[in-house]
Amino acid sequence: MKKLQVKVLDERMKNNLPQYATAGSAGLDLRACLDEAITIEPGQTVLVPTGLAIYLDDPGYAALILPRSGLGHKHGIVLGNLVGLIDSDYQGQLMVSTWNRGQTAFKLEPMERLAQLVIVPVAQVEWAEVEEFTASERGAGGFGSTGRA
Ligand SMILES: O=c1ccn([C@H]2C[C@H](O)[C@@H](COP(=O)(O)OP(=O)(O)OP(=O)(O)O)O2)c(=O)[nH]1
Ligand SMILES: [Mg+2]
Repeated sequence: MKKLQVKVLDERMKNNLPQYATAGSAGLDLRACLDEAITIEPGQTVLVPTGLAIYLDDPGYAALILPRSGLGHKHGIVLGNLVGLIDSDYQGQLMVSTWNRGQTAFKLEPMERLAQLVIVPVAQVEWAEVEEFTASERGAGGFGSTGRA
């Protein structure tokens, strides 16, 4: 497995680094490194620290911060930026933009698992400008052009 450099910025994360919950898990759960519980009102967005900094150090990778399905579906706790994109050269603390898109206030407890981190491969590109593309089966057809059923 690839080794990922991590700095522990909050003592509570020491010996408590995010783990894959099962052998097939894609996400590492990020915790809310809060000193005390906070109440997130409906419609409110709060930037929550995770106590961790990572350094991917390879433009062939990025990390994504994604919501946890249960919090999102049952409690309306999702991300203010919808998806957090962590660049391979970012070395600061991982922050979770936490949006209560629901109708009821949500009490977020210190060290609660809030979101998840997924490491993904990335292809950086350089532009090859052309006047015409070689014809493809789809061409410019989109938005249901292959039919509905
Ligand atoms: O949910 C997030 C999203 C981003 N970041 C950090 C890592 C990322 O590399 C950096 C910049 O993010 P992004 O490029 O998405 O934001 P921007 O608004 O374009 O800022 P910048 O001008 O710094 O690129 O902020 C987080 O900690 N959490
Ligand atoms: Mg940016």
